[in-house]
Amino acid sequence: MQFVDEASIIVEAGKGGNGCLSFRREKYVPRGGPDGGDGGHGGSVYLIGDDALNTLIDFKFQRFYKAQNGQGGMGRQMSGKAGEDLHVKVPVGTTVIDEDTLEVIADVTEIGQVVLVGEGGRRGLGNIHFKSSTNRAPRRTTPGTEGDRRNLRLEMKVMADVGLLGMPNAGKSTLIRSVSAAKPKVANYPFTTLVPNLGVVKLGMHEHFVMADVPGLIEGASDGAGLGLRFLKHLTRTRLLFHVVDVAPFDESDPVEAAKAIVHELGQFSPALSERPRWLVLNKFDLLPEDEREERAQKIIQALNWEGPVFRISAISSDGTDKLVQAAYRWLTEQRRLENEDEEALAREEEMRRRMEEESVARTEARLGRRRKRDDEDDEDFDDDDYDVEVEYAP
Ligand SMILES: Nc1nc2c(ncn2[C@@H]2O[C@H](COP(=O)(O)OP(=O)(O)OP(=O)(O)O)[C@@H](O)[C@H]2O)c(=O)[nH]1
Repeated sequence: MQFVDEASIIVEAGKGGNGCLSFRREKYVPRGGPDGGDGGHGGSVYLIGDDALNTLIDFKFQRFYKAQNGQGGMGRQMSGKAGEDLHVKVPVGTTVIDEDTLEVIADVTEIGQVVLVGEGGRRGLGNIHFKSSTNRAPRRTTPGTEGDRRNLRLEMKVMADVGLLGMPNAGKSTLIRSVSAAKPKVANYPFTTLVPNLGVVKLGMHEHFVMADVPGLIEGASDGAGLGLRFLKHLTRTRLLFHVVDVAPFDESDPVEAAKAIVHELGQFSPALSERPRWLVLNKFDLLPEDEREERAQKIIQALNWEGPVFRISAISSDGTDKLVQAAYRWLTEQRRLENEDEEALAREEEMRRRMEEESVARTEARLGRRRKRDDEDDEDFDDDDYDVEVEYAP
């Protein structure tokens, strides 16, 4: 069972700086030679795997990524500065596809993995390169070339952090709709009638988590008869469950019984899952007169012997939902931190960092090597018979 999140972005590498046309001008040197320097290479765009991200939601808010242009060459044989490369963080698990050719460019599977997606333009050459025995005052330069521009599609499988439990009609879909900023589509899912509902809850620039509604729990799930089993299997991977209870069912059925049925069903299916942290989310408070609300809440809490966190919300008007998602985000963050403190997790992390450092050194060396090679090629390109190249240095 997979949820697929996707986003389309445009990456544009920097343009190479133009070569400069210039001649030496100095007192007492009436006809100075050419001294126009080269432009700098344009910056390239790289994607880099990052485990702090778990969805592509940020790319829905920012679609355009551009690396810096190279600076133009200058007189006195001064080269322009190379444009800075741009490193764009993407979640580990992202597949990168060229939207025009549909070619899969890369699968980002590791933290720190770097993928070149837009190569910077080449620098232009200044007129110092074009001096020859027949032309002592060349006016020739070359322009920098354009950087790559590409339309990319990013895709990734999404794991839900929070799963919603509850009777049909409890308001699970409404809750997801009211708190989510984006809804990844569900792919490769055979049971189209019972498609899990998924939303990305966004709290800040890089703060978000994924919430999934898992329909079909109650229909014989614990017997493994229904499809419920599959859904519940998905829930076993979430870290936190919200048990959504309709406090005022329209058919006047007993909310306590409904809540107990869910707890029972869950216990039957998997004792381990029923020990998963679970919060009670009492929904549809707007349907109760104010003076009855607390009494109803207490009744449900006591009947369930509930000792965990309780939230009172109205999914439809979003009352209380902010508080709920903020608390969930804090809890998930704290949970990740605690997991990181775990010794084994720490050792794995350490190993990962060591590998990242090694890779980073290797990458830097490879990049420098590549840059040097490009420079050499540029020089070779113009080192032909037409030009007897002589580089003259200013005194
Ligand atoms: N008044 C009120 N109605 C709500 C609230 N939340 C949900 N509803 C309504 O309750 C009905 C059921 O809501 P859904 O969100 O579809 O419930 P669900 O739990 O996703 O139901 P299933 O998809 O059947 O599992 C809809 O008509 C919603 O408009 C609420 O806070 N207040």
